[in-house]
Amino acid sequence: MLFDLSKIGDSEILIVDDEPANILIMETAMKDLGHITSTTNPITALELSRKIRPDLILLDLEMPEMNGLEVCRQLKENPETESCMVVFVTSHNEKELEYTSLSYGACDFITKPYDMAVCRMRMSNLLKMRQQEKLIEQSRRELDALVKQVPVFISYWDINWVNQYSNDFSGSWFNICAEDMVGIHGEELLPQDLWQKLEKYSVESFQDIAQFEIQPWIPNSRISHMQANLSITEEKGEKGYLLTLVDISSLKRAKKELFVEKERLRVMLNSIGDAVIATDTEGFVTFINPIAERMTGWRMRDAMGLHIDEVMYLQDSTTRQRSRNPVFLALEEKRVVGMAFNCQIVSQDGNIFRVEDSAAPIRSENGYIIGAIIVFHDVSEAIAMSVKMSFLANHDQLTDLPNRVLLHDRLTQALQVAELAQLKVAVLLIDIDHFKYLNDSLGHNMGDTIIKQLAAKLALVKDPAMTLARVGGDEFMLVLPKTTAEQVQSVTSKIYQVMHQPFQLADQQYSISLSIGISIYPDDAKDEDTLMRHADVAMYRAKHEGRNRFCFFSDDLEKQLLQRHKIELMLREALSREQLEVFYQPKIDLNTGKLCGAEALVRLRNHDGGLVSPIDFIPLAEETGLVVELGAQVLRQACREHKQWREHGITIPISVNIAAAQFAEEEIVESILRILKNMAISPEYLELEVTESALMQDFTKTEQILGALANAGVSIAIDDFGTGYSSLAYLKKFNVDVLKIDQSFVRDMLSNGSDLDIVKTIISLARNMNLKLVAEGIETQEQESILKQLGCGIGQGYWYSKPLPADSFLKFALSTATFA
Ligand SMILES: Nc1nc2c(ncn2[C@@H]2O[C@@H]3COP(=O)(O)O[C@H]4[C@@H](O)[C@H](n5cnc6c(=O)[nH]c(N)nc65)O[C@@H]4COP(=O)(O)O[C@H]3[C@H]2O)c(=O)[nH]1
Repeated sequence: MLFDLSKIGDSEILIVDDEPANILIMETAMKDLGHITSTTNPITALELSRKIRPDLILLDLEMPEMNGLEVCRQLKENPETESCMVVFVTSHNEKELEYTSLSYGACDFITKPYDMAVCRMRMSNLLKMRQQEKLIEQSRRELDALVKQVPVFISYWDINWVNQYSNDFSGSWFNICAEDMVGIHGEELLPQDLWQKLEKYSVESFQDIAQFEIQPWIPNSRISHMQANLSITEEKGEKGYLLTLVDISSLKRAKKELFVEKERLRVMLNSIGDAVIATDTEGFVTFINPIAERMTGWRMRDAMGLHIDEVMYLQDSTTRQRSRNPVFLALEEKRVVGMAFNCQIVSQDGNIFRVEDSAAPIRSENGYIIGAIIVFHDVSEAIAMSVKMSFLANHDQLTDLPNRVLLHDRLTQALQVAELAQLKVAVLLIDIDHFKYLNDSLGHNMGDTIIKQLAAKLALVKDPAMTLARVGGDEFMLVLPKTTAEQVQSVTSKIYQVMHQPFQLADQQYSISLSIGISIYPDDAKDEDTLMRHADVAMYRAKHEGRNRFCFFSDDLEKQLLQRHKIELMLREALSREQLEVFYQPKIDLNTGKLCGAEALVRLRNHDGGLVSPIDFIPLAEETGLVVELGAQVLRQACREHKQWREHGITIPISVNIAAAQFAEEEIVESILRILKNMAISPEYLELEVTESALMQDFTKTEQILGALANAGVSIAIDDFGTGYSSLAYLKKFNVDVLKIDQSFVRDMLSNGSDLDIVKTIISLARNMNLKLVAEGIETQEQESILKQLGCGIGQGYWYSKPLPADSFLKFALSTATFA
């Protein structure tokens, strides 16, 4: 340690006397003043002095081998021992001898006999002085070393600024070493800008210390910044200057770098999209960036020093319970921690933000925790978006009802519960009757409105435990978990009740009907797929049975459906290969008995060579839209056959059935007339048979089509007349030429009076309106006679012939040989 007195140690005392008794007396007198060594031999005394370097030597003047003066001389001559204090001891008391002794460099003189107390005190004082001297010497050496070591330029200058001393022994400050600096003027030695500042100070101008910073230019030096300290010194009445210079270049550089770093950090923290709050180790806020200001509602100036719990109110978004700030966990566990899931922050002004992110401890360069930082960001929008996405993924956009995905989930769950608890689950597949027609005729916007209104109506029927989903364009599915037959019945009837209320579309009201297929777990199916498929089967049954009704599933139903499917495949195949067959049934003039026409009736041949009845595939062709292509193929084939018959001289009109869907076709008129033209058949030879219900579907369009066909010369017959609307209005409106009395009336007119009445009415109606009449299904002569009597012009039925293949029909026609 610097200036440490303990290093000086105990005083060393050497007693030299040829008389051992004197040595003993001296030792007693010097006791405790230091460490005592003694000898009777002066030569040994010199050796001991070199070795132990005594602080004090009590030296006898008269000794036989070498007198004390000589010993003293040799001690003083030797640099190793010259600093030892010598005190002569003698029995002589002459002044002359005392002078001589002192002139040899001794510092005191003791005469015998000794006054022990005085002697001890004098030696004690001498030893104290010696200790002080040694201390000063040591301090001087240490100070010197210190001055040489400090990285500060220390210099003394006289009143005229001439250098007296500096500690720059290596010349690292001004490229000149301390020794060479002495005597040089400050102006010459020091950098110009430093000197310009220094010369303003004079000894009189300031009392204290002057301090200033400069940026000197020193050739070949890395020193860019200095701090100068100037004070006045005074030694022996002469004033001068003490100038110290501290190299603060690296400090300045570090400060600048720190500033740049801080600024970069500040800009970064202020411009990032995340909120950042820093705290000390106790959780008191030390920094808060603008995003955090916005989310907490606290301004930086107000938040500084406040506890983070006051500034940042965190809570669980579900329970609204206050959440612990992760800053504390980060501080306690000294690690990065994530924010609790489901966390939200409530700002000072009551705004709520869903947040996520993490907190981390801040460490000093030694690794000690000095605070924590929490970084978080607003995920409210992301969460809202994901909720929306999940809603969109599970719901139908038009109605907001669950879609197939969610339905599957709910139904699976319902079936699992039902299996465990041995309960029933009902699935109702609800389909709008004639929706395709409504959608096409009213427009898709209206179609959407119908769907939405129906969704709203059905929602009224369901209870919260049920799931109502939209599973297709006009199809809804209602799942009744934990249900009973009674509940199914009641829900179904409620559905039909709400359907009594008409739908409001624009300014008009429409009545819409539904067909519902019902399948029940576990009675009808044990798994979800089959359950849904069976509801579908039941729904088709409801459609088939006339729509606007519900049907429960049965095995029989499924078989029918499979058969339907098989027929559909056959029909598609036959259409694609143009393999449909057309049979012809003769029409007979009842007055003359002559052949007067033929009805073309389509036939589908199955893979076994048998024929499939049109009753089984025409409705299916209508539902699937295949009837359009079917109609075209039948017409083309009938025209081809008609052409052949003509070549054999048979020129009778031919009737072809036309389905409702064909009226919806673009350019139906053009396409019919094109076929006639291509086959070179005059339109008068074509009669189109249309059912009453087909005419009713789009009044205006049908009127236009039939008008155009009539203008071209094509006749129109109303098929199955009497079974439908049988309205005079449409008979007038449309250009109808022929009425065909439905075969059910013909069959029963002999046994059923009312059927006979209907036949009579139709006949008189036709007569009044000047329409031709054809009676269908004549199987007996009686039927023929009655119809003839009543005035029906034309007959058709097995009585004359069943429908025949083209070549058979030709033979039939040729064999009868007479035509009307
Ligand atoms: N019991 C009985 N039946 C008789 C008698 N005379 C005729 N029939 C049957 O009555 C149906 C008359 O045809 P439709 O009323 O137009 O009824 C047709 C018609 O609506 C439809 N159809 C047939 N061919 C076509 C076609 O090419 N296009 C369209 N759209 N429908 C067709 O299929 C229906 C059924 O046709 P088919 O099975 O050929 O049945 C024919 C015919 O075979 C009889 O004396 N007794």
